Amino acid sequence: MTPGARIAAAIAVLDEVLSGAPAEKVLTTWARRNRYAGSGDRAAIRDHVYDALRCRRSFAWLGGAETGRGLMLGAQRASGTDPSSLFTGEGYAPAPVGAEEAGQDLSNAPDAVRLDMPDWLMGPLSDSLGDRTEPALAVLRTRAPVFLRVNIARADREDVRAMLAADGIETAPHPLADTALEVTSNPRRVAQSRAYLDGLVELQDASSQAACAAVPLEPGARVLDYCAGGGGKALALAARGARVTAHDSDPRRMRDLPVRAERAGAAIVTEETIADADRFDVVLCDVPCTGSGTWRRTPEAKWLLTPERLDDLCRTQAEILATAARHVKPGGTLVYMTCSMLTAENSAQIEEFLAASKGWTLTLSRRFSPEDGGDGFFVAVMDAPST
Ligand SMILES: C[S@@+](CC[C@H](N)C(=O)[O-])C[C@H]1O[C@@H](n2cnc3c(N)ncnc32)[C@H](O)[C@@H]1O
Repeated sequence: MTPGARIAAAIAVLDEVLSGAPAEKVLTTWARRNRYAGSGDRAAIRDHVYDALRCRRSFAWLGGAETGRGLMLGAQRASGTDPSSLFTGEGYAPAPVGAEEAGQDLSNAPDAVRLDMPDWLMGPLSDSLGDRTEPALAVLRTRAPVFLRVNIARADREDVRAMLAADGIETAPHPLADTALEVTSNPRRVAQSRAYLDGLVELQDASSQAACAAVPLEPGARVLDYCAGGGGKALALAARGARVTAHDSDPRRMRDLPVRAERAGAAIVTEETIADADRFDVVLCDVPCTGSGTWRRTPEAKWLLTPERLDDLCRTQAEILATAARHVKPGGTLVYMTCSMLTAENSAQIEEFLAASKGWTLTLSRRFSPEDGGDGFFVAVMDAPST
């Protein structure tokens, strides 16, 4: 496909996404209906679509309309390209640019447009991020790096780098965590690489790895991962020698965990219900959240979030903390994590829990910003009273 034809395809996909269809589904259907498109075309169209969803408001401003065509016109202007070189109307390229499609200069745009956020979120975000709001949100407008977690139970980071390099995948150690590698070439080859198939690496964001590394663990500690989902955190803690029980209120979300655990050589037990009397050395609550720290990867989510949904999530987070805390043994540890940048989901939850729970002490509270290289993330560690 020509560059113009790829843009025309992205416009068609974006129009469906803007009318409410999930981007992944529309991209898959598009690929099925257009078998002539090769993997390079599909990847390029996907990149156009996700770039446009990340920068939806600024591209619409520059492109003169919040439509697939407006977004793609805006994308060209944002990258300093005159769209008329690609919008030619020739072959499968989009129709030439009309006089009414001039768009507007971004320097006159409101902050929420320039930074690609819904208006209502600018207040909560600047309350949370203070003078780092603009740089953090600027990072969310860019593509996310791909990170791997080295399974330190079975391999050394440098040996794994060499193995990946032998499969044509270049990586660089990342300062956020001793286990983290940033993939700098051929990320699409990871799932077929020997290191991955042998369980020596897993895909996991670097902030998430750093948060897992901050969990205090005695050798052989019994850990309950109360919101285990696909098991990313459970696997990271098992690699550090923890004996992990994985639980989730929706057990279907743990479906892939046994296979991932087997590949990593980790003994993780999954439990649909945790007995009232069961107590653990460490209980981890990686709670459902807005995911605002991960919006580089899931840009559709930032446009779908509403104040009501945020309130619902905060209520669920408080309930989970209160319930999970009952499974911490006396003197044990409760860990709370989110991939959010919002105070309401982070330190405010911890303050509320500590105010309502006698004898608990906060031993660590750490925020990670997208400016650090990984996702926006939060971890808090609390010690239970010893009696
Ligand atoms: C952020 S995701 C977990 C991601 C996972 N820990 C990982 O590292 O891959 C949150 C999980 O919490 C689960 N969840 C939601 N409400 C819950 C509840 N009341 N109790 C336990 N788990 C819950 C969701 O089903 C979801 O899988």
